[in-house]
Amino acid sequence: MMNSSGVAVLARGLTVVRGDRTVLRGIDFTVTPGRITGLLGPSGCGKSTLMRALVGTQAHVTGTLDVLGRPAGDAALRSRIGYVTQAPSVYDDLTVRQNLEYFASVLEPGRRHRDARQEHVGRAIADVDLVSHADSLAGRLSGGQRSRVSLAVALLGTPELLVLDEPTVGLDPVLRRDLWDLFHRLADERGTTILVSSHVMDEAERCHRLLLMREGEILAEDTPDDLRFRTRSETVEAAFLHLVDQADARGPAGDARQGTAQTDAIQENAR
Ligand SMILES: Nc1ncnc2c1ncn2[C@@H]1O[C@H](COP(=O)(O)OP(=O)(O)OP(=O)(O)O)[C@@H](O)[C@H]1O
Repeated sequence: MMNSSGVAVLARGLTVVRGDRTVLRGIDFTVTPGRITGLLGPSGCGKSTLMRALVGTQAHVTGTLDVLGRPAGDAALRSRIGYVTQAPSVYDDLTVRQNLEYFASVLEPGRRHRDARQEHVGRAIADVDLVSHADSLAGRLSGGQRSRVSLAVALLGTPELLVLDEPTVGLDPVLRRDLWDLFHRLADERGTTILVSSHVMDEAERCHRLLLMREGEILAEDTPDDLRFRTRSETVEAAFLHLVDQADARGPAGDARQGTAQTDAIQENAR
């Protein structure tokens, strides 16, 4: 389900305060249903905070934030959203299959759902390409394999919206490509809406749409092609740096030094 304006997520004036910092500063954006939206920006710009607000785990959120036609955090959204944090949430002393069976029994309790649970567990293990490790203890897997178990847990309930916080960090190029292939399959074949964050700009090219973030603000909301075209840039990374420089040139005096440091940080992250 979408909201009345046909978007999966609608944010208007979204503001989040953490401690004494305003981490999200009255931002507006939308997320298109059935597409992959990349949330890109340097470390610390507020990507995880935005995702936490969206899935309803963030305190001190103000403004409008509608998710699948309901206010973010609404109890009815719980089974409709899959959320994978940066820290894999799996039980190390259980096998991959046992982990999934446990989470499946929480999602679909009762004997009458036993066959459906088995089917969903098998499908999730296959989705993340862990069939050959299904009977290995999660604690004995590599970091990348453990994060794929976390992703499999999120896929169990066939979520309409998948929120993935930097899922490809630390993965080798082959696994990264395989994961992106999976995201595209989920969007194309199951109509899943995917919001995926990254601070690696070359991942932008794999997304249908982009939200470029910087210091708690949305710098651009666009497709990779349109972004490159309107900034006359060869890559999304170059487009991003162009927009940062433009924003700094517009910004109040005194922001310039901070802006330069930010650009340095982006270049560092892009390496
Ligand atoms: N509990 C907290 N209290 C106060 N400030 C916080 C808290 N958690 C995070 N922050 C600040 O909020 C800002 C945004 O953090 P957030 O984790 O959302 O950024 P991010 O873009 O996801 O970064 P990364 O890519 O490194 O995960 C950072 O400046 C961070 O220091």
